[in-house]
Amino acid sequence: MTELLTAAQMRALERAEIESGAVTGLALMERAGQGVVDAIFAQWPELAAPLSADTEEGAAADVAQSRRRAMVLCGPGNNGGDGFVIARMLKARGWAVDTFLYGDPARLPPDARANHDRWAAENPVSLLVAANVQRAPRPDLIVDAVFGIGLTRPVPPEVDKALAAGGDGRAANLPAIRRVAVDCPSGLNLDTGMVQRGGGPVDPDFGRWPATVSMADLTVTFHSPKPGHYLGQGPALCGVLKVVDIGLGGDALERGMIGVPPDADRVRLVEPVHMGRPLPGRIWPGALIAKARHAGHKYDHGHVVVFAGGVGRGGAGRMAARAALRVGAGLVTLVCPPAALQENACRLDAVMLRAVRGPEHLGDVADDRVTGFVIGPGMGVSERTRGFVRSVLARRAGDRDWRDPVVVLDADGLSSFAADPKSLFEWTHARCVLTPHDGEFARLFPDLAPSRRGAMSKIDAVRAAADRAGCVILLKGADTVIARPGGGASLHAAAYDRAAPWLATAGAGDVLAGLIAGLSASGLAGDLFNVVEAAAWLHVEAARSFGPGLIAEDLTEELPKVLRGIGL
Ligand SMILES: NC(=O)C1=CN([C@@H]2O[C@H](COP(=O)(O)OP(=O)(O)OC[C@H]3O[C@@H](n4cnc5c(N)ncnc54)[C@H](OP(=O)(O)O)[C@@H]3O)[C@@H](O)[C@H]2O)[C@@H](O)CC1
Ligand SMILES: [K+]
Repeated sequence: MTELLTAAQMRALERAEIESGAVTGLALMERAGQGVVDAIFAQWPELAAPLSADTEEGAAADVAQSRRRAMVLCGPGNNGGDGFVIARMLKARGWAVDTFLYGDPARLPPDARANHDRWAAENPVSLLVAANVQRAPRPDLIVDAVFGIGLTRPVPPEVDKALAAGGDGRAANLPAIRRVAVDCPSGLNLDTGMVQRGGGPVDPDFGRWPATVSMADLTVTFHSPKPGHYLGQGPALCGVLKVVDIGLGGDALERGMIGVPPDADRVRLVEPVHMGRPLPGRIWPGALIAKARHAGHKYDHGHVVVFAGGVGRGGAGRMAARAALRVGAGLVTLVCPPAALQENACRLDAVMLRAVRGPEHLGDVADDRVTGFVIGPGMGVSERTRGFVRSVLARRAGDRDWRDPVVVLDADGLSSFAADPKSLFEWTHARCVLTPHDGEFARLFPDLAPSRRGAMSKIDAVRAAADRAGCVILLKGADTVIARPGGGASLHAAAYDRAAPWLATAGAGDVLAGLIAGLSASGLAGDLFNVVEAAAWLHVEAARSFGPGLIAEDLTEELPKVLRGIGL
């Protein structure tokens, strides 16, 4: 796990470190600038060589001399200060550097001011406006150091225009312009992953952003990644993400330890990383896959009951059931209305099958040894579904609440309570996992939906929802957020080198519900929150392993390969 720090947490850490006397702000800024410069040359080693007219790139650039050229766009805070450090370091490497500043140099914060003054003593600094940027020679590299974690409001239109004026290097027949963003592409909110327009937050559902927030090819951030690098529009805007160590102490590594519960006020990225180092998959998530670690009777690994819909609507339940069985449940039973029995019997072998007329008959098919339920996929929005959900949630183990069966509530099991979400939350308990997509989440928590939550991040929205429902909530997406009551939260991102766009396919969510139930229903399962994190990771891993062309059924069939691949 890797800890993600909000802007306020990053600032507090920097302040504490400076106040302790361990480091000065100027030294941190120097390290940040150096980190960006090192990352640039690691990403584009060709930039370390001078331009030569012999190369295609050099000839096209029509260079009068062999110097590489950078355009450094600086803002009114310390992000701009980093920009002036980068400008100085590139110049020291023989580059021609044009610098632009938004704002009044006299009002820069002290460390940024010091680096500005040092640079400006020998070099011109132009005002950051589109006309000036367009007039400057075409660069090899644009450094976006206008706004970082200090962005507090939408980017002013004149800055938007200036940011776009340098070009994005994608024009045909011209040498590439690489674009590096310091901390983030300016305009991206690092707490929320959203780009704000004057009129308020852009709805991430529509995936649009002002054309003038220029996408970076490389984003270099400091000490720790921030939620906005992984949420919403962040991954689409950041390009490649690099995190550089600037020697800030803190306890980020400990907080990101595998096996510890998430801190209430922190967010962690779900990945096989421990204390900053990659972990073998057999340790994480392997340790959370009970069947891989413990021999035992099939009942030791739990009995999962999955509800299926009526005639012609059983596919979702069947996929969830098969996923639960594959990932390790000892037994899985699909229950369906009597009319759908024949259809399901034709499609199932290892998964057992029982018909049940109504909630009052549930006891006939599910005894006390049932340790997990998946309820909702394909069931339809109805009073019947509500009745089943209530009867499943009412099955409690008395004082021994750690033995309450795990209940994974998904799809219609959630939507059936849209008219009165409170009537669901009266029943949900700590062993429940709600797995909504954005639409289902908005039905249960309308005030926390993207259109209504304003500047609140998706992470804080899911935390608030988990508090309200008193259970674990996993809000699906390429940026999946998992939270539990009390504030513990993590983010699972199918982004950057873990992008799996083909996972957006019908039925993938049903498989995830089955994986969660299959992993958590074992009597030997780990902490429920940790198991949900592992299920989210395995789900994406199966999609990545299968690759393009994936349909939901493939996820389950790919799972054995994934499990073998992580050394189980
Ligand atoms: N923390 C650390 O450990 C380290 C941090 N480092 C670097 O510092 C960066 C953070 O610096 P920062 O706090 O000065 O914030 P930054 O992003 O430069 O912007 C603040 C300025 O922008 C202004 N402003 C904001 N929004 C605006 C808008 N829409 N339109 C117009 N103006 C707007 C805002 O004005 P105000 O809101 O105060 O009116 C203020 O003047 C961080 O990203 C990293 O690069 C590194 O050096 C290493 C260690
Ligand atoms: K920036």
